[in-house]
Amino acid sequence: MFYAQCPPRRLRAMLTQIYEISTIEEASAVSAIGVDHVGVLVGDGRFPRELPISAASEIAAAIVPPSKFSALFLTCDLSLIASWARELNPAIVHLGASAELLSPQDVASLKRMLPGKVVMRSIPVFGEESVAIARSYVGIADFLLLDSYRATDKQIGALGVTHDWGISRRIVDLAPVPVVLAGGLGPDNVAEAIRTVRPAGVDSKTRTDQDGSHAKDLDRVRRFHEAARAAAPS
Ligand SMILES: O=C(O)c1ccccc1N[C@@H]1O[C@H](COP(=O)(O)O)[C@@H](O)[C@H]1O
Repeated sequence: MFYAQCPPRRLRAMLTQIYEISTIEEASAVSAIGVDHVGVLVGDGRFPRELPISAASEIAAAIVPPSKFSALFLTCDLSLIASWARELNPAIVHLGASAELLSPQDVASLKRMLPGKVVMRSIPVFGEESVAIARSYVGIADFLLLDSYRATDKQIGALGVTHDWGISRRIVDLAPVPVVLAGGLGPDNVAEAIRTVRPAGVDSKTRTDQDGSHAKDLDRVRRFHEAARAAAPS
């Protein structure tokens, strides 16, 4: 259930990650499909749809290994993240606050507060500056997640739109850690995204949701996962 150590830069198969899992039933169904990282949005409700620790903990218990629990925190309050992460003990602590609100130094401090914990940092992909932002996490984050970003948002992601994959490819080429591509990915575009960006993994939220809802469409999740695995470079 946990990463015993920092993940290698290149993983054996294309890694898949699905957000946002919000029920026990979704957690067991998504792990039965074989999704590697089962993502739950955790917080105190300051951001829409954040789940409290009690609910996140029940959902996490329904994740079947080898699927792993990834907890996404949108807050930039390090003490809160550390205390929630200690309580929940997810395999992956995923940090989604905007680059202005959470710096590489903050993430390094958090790593010291959570020794041995695998940390995934969302990187906003919106232009040339994104390459420097990604570079600033080298030696700090264990995974990078490249996601679409809307200027002025306090959080990165969940926009349901793709971004400039050329920039993402450059980040994959420079990063010494596994890079997960996110942002508007679904069953119909994930293979092209993998061919273009060559990430270690792919992530989906909006385009594997049911239409007009944040509940998961399990058929879309299955097709996303299968298309990603089939498109993995050999
Ligand atoms: O998962 C969420 O609910 C969420 C909420 C707020 C910010 C980010 C969030 N999730 C992350 O965004 C990606 C990409 O989303 P999409 O596929 O473009 O809709 C999602 O997979 C999480 O990593």
